[in-house]
Amino acid sequence: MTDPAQRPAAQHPPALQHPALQLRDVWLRLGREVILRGVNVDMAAGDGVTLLGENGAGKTTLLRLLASGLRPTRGEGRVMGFDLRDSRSVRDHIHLMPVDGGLYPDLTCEENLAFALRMHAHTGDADRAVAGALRRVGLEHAAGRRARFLSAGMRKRLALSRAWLLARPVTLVDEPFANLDDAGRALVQELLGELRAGGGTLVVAAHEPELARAVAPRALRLAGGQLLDAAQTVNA
Ligand SMILES: Nc1ncnc2c1ncn2[C@@H]1O[C@H](COP(=O)(O)OP(=O)(O)OP(=O)(O)O)[C@@H](O)[C@H]1O
Repeated sequence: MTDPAQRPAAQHPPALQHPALQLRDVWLRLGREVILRGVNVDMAAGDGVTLLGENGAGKTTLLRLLASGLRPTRGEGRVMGFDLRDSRSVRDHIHLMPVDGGLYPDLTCEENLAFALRMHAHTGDADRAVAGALRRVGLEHAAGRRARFLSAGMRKRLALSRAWLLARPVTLVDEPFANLDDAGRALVQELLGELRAGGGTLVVAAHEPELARAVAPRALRLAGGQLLDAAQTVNA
């Protein structure tokens, strides 16, 4: 276990008057395709949600919209009380771990993490925090290696360590279990579990509901552009 003091403290507002995530009648058209059709959802701070749905159902698109990377065609949304249109405030409170990791390929592992900390105006011993995060995911030996030379599983571990290090109030993760061995999948569960234990809200898009359930027990399913409660559903 890493000394928690090596990780920047999560910056969660103490008393929330509003849900961590909220969407109201959100529609999204991309090109000719309507991907989201009147999505409504409320997630309280500290919720853990598994987002299910077939290939192409719109899970990645919904995560991008929540991270203010896409604007709703119609409808409204809020992240930690901030309107989705206020991208700057939303991005201060949310971290999206995309399916490919979203790393800078020409930066080394430690540079990728240090840069992420700088972007979030981290104060404190960044070198120590970065070293602790790399150790936490077993990448200390690759600290100086460029991200482009990592294996797919190592990239996933690096992206995971970044999400854990940043510990935003809301963390969105897209297929975190893909490309990982058994130990890697257990590590994903552990680190995402720690984010939630620290009060963070978690949304996990996954095709492995049995793995995601451990850290994100509330299941929602995207189908036909709508988001439905899938509490009883076990298939991705
Ligand atoms: N930039 C884009 N322009 C037009 N259509 C897009 C764009 N990005 C995604 N789509 C379409 O949106 C739909 C939803 O894609 P998305 O990647 O969100 O699905 P997903 O549920 O994450 O799928 P998977 O499980 O395969 O990862 C797909 O039909 C895809 O072709």
